[in-house]
Amino acid sequence: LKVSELGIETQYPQELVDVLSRINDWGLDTFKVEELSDQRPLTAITYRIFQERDLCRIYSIDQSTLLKYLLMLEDHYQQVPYHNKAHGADVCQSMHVLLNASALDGVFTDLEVMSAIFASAVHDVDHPGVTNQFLINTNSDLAIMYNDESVLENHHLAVAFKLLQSQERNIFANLTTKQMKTLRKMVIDMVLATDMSKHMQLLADLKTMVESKKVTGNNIIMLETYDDRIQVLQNMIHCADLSNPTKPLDIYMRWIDRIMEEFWRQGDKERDLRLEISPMCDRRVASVEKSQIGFIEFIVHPLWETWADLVYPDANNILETLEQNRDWYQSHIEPENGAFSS
Ligand SMILES: COc1ccc(/C=N/OC[C@H](O)CN2C[C@@H](C)O[C@@H](C)C2)cc1OC1CCCC1
Ligand SMILES: [Mg+2]
Ligand SMILES: [Zn+2]
Repeated sequence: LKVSELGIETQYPQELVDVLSRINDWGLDTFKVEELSDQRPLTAITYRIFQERDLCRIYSIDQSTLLKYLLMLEDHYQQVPYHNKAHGADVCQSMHVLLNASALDGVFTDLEVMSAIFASAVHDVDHPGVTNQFLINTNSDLAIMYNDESVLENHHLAVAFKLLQSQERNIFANLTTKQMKTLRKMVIDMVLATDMSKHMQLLADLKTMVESKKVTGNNIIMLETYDDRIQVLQNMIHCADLSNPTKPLDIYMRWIDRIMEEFWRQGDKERDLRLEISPMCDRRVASVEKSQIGFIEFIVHPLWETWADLVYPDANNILETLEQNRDWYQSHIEPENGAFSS
């Protein structure tokens, strides 16, 4: 990658080129990209991935149109502690790495790959930093608009596709009608699958797929139907979305700081509104480490263990890091606050 190919202006061009050289690695430091890109992590990372996968050539995407869309998309991520443009960038880059699993070599078409990268980049756009339940409980305009069903995820999709409607930002202008129809359906199916309320069903279906896994001679997964293909992509974006505990511990800890601040601000709003404070959202009775251990035990590890089975042995190192991080927190439980510590 050359400085001239960064796509964005920065005072640290060479350092940014160096950090982005890890675009295909699981440990890429999204926070470093955020700092070195002058607060443009989503544009810098997504633009780099489109280049890496030659998507502009394959789909005749004008580079300045892509940059205009990405900058506009990035500006529509809200300045909330966690669900901001850095999270969007991180999930996009994590998805890019997961797509490179050798068990999936040649499995997905270029269109499916571009759909997955695009879905990841847009998947939390305009997130207000509160949960679906909070939006429902407070009778928000969004909950009214989407009838309490996957309220945030429907909104992220609507915003993402509305931004495409101007001719100067329509990166898919040169797709055929049929390609656009397919891309739109897959992006909708993937972003809707990031609604945490779908987690148990997604995981159950993934386990069924793993039990009946069909592979070719050189251990490549065979996915014959749309339902099978989209199910793998839905679990992939869900894994990418819940990948913080699988990253190097120092990076994981910085994501924890951000999600807790976002949860606590929601708790502050609930307290002011005299609503019941949601689980883990009360900054006055926080047990950050215990919450993470529960999050890993009940949600993140079961998901990643199943994913690691599906793409065995490609995700073994990721699962290993997750288990090391879990063990680290197990052995560093902070003493109970107050006199009743056991
Ligand atoms: C790095 O840690 C995290 C990284 C991402 C997330 C993402 N959460 O999902 C987004 C929505 O909020 C959906 N709900 C999830 C549910 C488990 O709870 C609800 C209050 C909200 C949570 C993390 O830790 C959390 C869970 C345990 C300590 C705080
Ligand atoms: Mg989301
Ligand atoms: Zn997300």
